[in-house]
Amino acid sequence: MIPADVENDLVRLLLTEEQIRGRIAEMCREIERDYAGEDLLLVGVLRGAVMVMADLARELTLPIEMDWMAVSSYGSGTKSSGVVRILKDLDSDLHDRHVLIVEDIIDSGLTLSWLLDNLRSRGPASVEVAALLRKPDAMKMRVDPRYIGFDIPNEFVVGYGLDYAERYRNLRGVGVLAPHVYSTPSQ
Ligand SMILES: O=P(O)(O)OC[C@H]1O[C@H](OP(=O)(O)OP(=O)(O)O)[C@H](O)[C@@H]1O
Ligand code: HPA
Ligand SMILES: [Mg+2]
Repeated sequence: MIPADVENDLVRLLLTEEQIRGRIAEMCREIERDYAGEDLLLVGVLRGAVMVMADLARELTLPIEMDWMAVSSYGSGTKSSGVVRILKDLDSDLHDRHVLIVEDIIDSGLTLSWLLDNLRSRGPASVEVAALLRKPDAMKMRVDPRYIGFDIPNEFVVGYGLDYAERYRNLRGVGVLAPHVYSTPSQ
């Protein structure tokens, strides 16, 4: 399950591939009920949301479109810089569209609260959020996602799209990163 070369980098596994798959399927049934008959645009937030977007989009039985936005607030560390930057904007016009932002994680809530303001200013019919993970004890900005996969403890996690310094995104599950990985001074 966890590749041998990164096993020592994790304190424990929080979510298995199977748990994630099962919960995404449940979220998709809710989304299908809520958006039946609507034209839906999924907006994935690069890069962390790539895995959840790929699995969620394929599990949905609704016709959808996908677009991507790249923003970054964490850089290569484990703490949000507090400044959100657009690295790549959407190609789609959001006017009168039903938009569902797809995120891997809501941590401080800063990225999403900024993104919601930004996308709402573009005249969409609606903007909602589907996030796989949320850390209720870390949230500094109030955001009310319509679909949440799992509430998790306030620890730095990696896997299933989530990185530390760009590593671990390809792990199939989600695990807690061992502090020795990020507290070791780089050589
Ligand atoms: O709620 P917040 O504290 O704002 O944290 C959540 C955001 O942080 C991560 O992105 P990051 O900036 O690390 O970029 P990445 O997706 O490319 O890893 C994650 O993918 C979310 O977008
Ligand atoms: O816990 C986390 N892990 C990886 N990336 C993140 N971005 C916000 N929180 C996290
Ligand atoms: Mg990151």
